[in-house]
Amino acid sequence: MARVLLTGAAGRVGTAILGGLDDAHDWRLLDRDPPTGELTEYEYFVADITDESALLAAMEGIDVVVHLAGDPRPEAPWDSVLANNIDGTHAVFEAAVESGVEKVAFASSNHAVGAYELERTPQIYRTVSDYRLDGSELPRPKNLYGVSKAAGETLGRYYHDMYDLSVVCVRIGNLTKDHPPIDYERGQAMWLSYRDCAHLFDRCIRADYDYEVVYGISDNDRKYYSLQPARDVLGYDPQDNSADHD
Ligand SMILES: NC(=O)C1=CN([C@@H]2O[C@H](COP(=O)(O)OP(=O)(O)OC[C@H]3O[C@@H](n4cnc5c(N)ncnc54)[C@H](O)[C@@H]3O)[C@@H](O)[C@H]2O)C=CC1
Ligand SMILES: O=C1O[C@H](COP(=O)(O)O)[C@@H](O)[C@H](O)[C@H]1O
Repeated sequence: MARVLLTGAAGRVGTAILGGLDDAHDWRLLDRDPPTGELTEYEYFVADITDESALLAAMEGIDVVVHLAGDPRPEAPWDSVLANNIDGTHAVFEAAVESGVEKVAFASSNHAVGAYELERTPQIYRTVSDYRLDGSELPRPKNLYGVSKAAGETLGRYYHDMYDLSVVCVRIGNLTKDHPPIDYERGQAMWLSYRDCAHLFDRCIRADYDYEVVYGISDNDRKYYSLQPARDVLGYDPQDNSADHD
């Protein structure tokens, strides 16, 4: 059983992961918000991810860090993404290396590559299109939030190349509970179900890799992201499809 630190555990992605993988790993949680409800049952650090000494304490004895904490708003202003997403992610990677952590799974976003959608839309959201991004393309953000996610991916590359940390950056699509976004073609193409989200991060915790960028969506009929790298590298085997909810 891996000892896993989950940052940003109190949020939506953290809820999906813990909901599916509660018993699968030995969890330690970290969030700047205090625990409520079921989260009170876990070992829990209330801290900001820019607090280096708190991170070192939280990573003691940890094998894998799943790093979710950050400002998730596509419209977030620069001062927030600079502090929470860039400084915070830098602090997490730095503490991971100092603590002897083996792997970090970083919650990147579709917004790291949002500007690819300035062309070929709305056709790429439809099943007639076989256009796919696969993670080998350069980042192309359409907002400062996306810039911060591209910066996090580059920090991951640096900490892998210079410190041999295993890093996987998951460009998460659009996580929604129970069903895909309604009346939103793009959201249906990017849908990630709670079940597939938990499974995907389970694979990030268990698989062996060097540095990888993968897309985190369900196996939707509509898609413009390739699932092949996540299947090949991580053994991701998604079960859900937004088309089943039409
Ligand atoms: N929900 C989605 O569909 C997607 C999410 N993501 C990324 O996944 C991660 C988690 O997103 P959500 O769970 O949706 O967001 P959320 O806002 O529900 O959860 C984020 C959690 O991180 C904590 N947090 C934020 N800044 C912090 C800091 N400086 N120090 C400590 N804790 C901090 C918050 O208190 C919150 O509990 C984010 O990095 C987001 O950018 C990426 C793509 C899609
Ligand atoms: O990165 C994120 O993306 C999802 C999807 O947003 P959209 O604007 O591409 O539809 C968003 O719900 C989430 O808050 C954000 O962190």
